[in-house]
This record gives sequence, structure tokens and C-alpha cells, in this order.
Amino acid sequence: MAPQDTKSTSRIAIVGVGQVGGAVAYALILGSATCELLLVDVKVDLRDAQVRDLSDVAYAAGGTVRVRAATHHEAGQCDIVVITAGSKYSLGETNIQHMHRNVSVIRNVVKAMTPFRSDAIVLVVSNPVDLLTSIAQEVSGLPKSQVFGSGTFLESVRLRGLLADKTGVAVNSVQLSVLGVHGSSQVVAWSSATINGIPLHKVVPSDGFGHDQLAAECNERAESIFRTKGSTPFGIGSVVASICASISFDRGDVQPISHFQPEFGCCFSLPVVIGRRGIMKTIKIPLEAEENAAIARSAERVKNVMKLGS
Ligand SMILES: NC(=O)c1ccc[n+]([C@@H]2O[C@H](COP(=O)([O-])OP(=O)(O)OC[C@H]3O[C@@H](n4cnc5c(N)ncnc54)[C@H](O)[C@@H]3O)[C@@H](O)[C@H]2O)c1
Repeated sequence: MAPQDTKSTSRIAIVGVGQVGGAVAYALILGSATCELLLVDVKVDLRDAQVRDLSDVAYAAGGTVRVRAATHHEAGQCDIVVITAGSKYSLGETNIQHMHRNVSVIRNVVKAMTPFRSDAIVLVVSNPVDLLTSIAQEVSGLPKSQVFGSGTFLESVRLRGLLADKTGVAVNSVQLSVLGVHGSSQVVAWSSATINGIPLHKVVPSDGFGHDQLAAECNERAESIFRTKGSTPFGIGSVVASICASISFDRGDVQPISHFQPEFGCCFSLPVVIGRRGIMKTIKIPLEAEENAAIARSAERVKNVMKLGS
């Protein structure tokens, strides 16, 4: 599909300006992907401190981006709304308790922004990202193509980087995606991996490295960052800024993003074309039967959790 509009999007809101929201703002300012950046947080002192700190970034970058504090309602009137509001694990809290807390945060955040501008794009980053994206679609009342999640884009970028290092090629010559439900059940689409269009197994001898070993190394990287810093702000910040640029400049980039899958009734990541109107279309990539089955199993789990929560 040809890009519709090459005009830059002018207003982006970030809701939840903790570690991840702050890093998203930083990457957006340096990438000049917006003219005005609106910051929203229930912690007003934190929000205002982020406005001052990030305004300095904007001045240093040439002063083309204006950063200001805003309400949830104002955020809903922007071109793009990035949701990074959430809560970290509390000591002694179970996964289920933490998930319920974040489900309640996303419901409140999205409700407070309604009614949205009819062409607003909502990008969910908070975890569990696929479940929260499905809920944001429901609560926002916007078309499903305008509400999506960062999904497995960061994991795909990380794995492409590791593979590039192992094979000695540039990272942008590697085509490889992590698909399905973000987290422990995500699926690496090894069968469709290529180096500049040449199937991976033809470039790298099968005894070169193990797929499982590389995927495990990738997970361990993420966990070691999380163990030490409590978050992975720079990686996700860059990925979110890149999605915003794809939307703002109507680029038609193809990346694995969490979006609605009609066949399953919930959101998870498959490659899509991203443009000014959001998700333009899903790109069907040929996968092996076992890869498809693993994606279907993980989607079933998201659907069951959604049923419990409704
Ligand atoms: N999808 C990914 O790949 C990915 C990667 C990293 C982090 N994350 C997720 O991003 C989220 C944020 O992580 P963080 O490390 O920045 O946490 P953080 O605690 O540093 O920041 C979260 C912020 O959200 C704010 N907030 C809470 N409720 C709000 C509301 N109703 N309205 C506005 N703001 C609200 C909090 O006050 C806080 O400042 C988490 O859910 C985390 O799991 C996702």
C-alpha cells in the first residue's frame, strides 16, 4: 500500500513518565519525530521534573520540540498517545496480582482519555502488553487498526543484533522476527530468517550456532538488564520512537507489532505495515507448522486471561 501522507505528526503524548516513558520522550526529542510532546503522570512532581529535564534536551537539540505537562484528556486529543503507565512488582506480589494492578491502570488511563480524537493512534507499551492492548482497544472505542502495542519488536531487534554479531554482518541485513504473545511463550520465526533475503541456513552452517542457545542468550540479556536496573528503558524507548516515526512520516515500515488478530479474538505480534493511519495490513509470512501451533497456543492463553478479567 502506498504511503498516504508525508506530513510529520505534530503532537505526541506520553502517559506514565517513569523510566520507560522518560526514555521514550528522550528518543522522540532527539529523533525530531514530533513538534510538541505532552507528558502525563499521576505523580505530578515527577511529571513536572521530567518536563524541565526533557525541555533541556529539546533546547540542546535545537529547540524544535516543545515539552509540556498535560492532562489525560489533552493526551486523548493528540496524534499519537504512548501508554507507559504502570506499576513495578511490589515485594511479595504474585504475577497474577501484578497483572490485575496493571489491568486496572490501563482501564483508568484509557477511560480518562475518552472520547479520543477520532484519528488518534494509541500505542501500548505497558506490560503484559498483548493483554493491555486488547483492553485498550475495548475501552477506547477507536478502530482496532489505531490501537496497537509495541509487542515483540524490542525482542526482534535484540535477537537481530545478536545474530548480526554471530554472523559478522550489519544488523540491518538481518531479517528475523520474534512473533506471538510477548514474554515466555513468544516464538522466534527461525524458518523465515534471512540474511539480505538469503535463507539463514544457506549462509550459516547448521553447526554454526544453536537457535535455542541464541534465543536463550537473548532472554538472558533482557533479564540481566532488568535484574540490575529494574527496567529496560533505552531499548524500548528507541523502539517506541521508531514506531512513532513510522506513523508520523507515514513510512510503511514492516515490523512485528501487537495488533488484533480476528481469528483469535485478541492481540499479539505478527509483522505489519505501519503508517499514519496505524496498522495498514498484516504481512503473512510462511511459518512451519510447529511455529504456527506455538503461536496459537500462546494466543489461547491471552484469550483465557481476557475471559477471566471480563
Ligand atoms: N513492552 C515492552 O517491551 C516493555 C519494556 C520495558 C518496560 N515495559 C513496561 O512499561 C511500563 C512502565 O515501566 P517503567 O519501568 O517506566 O515503570 P515506572 O514505575 O518507572 O513508571 C510508570 C509510571 O506510570 C505512572 N502511572 C501509574 N498510573 C498512572 C495513571 N493512571 N496515569 C498516568 N500515569 C500513571 C506512575 O506514576 C509511574 O511514574 C511497565 O508496565 C513495564 O512492564 C514494557
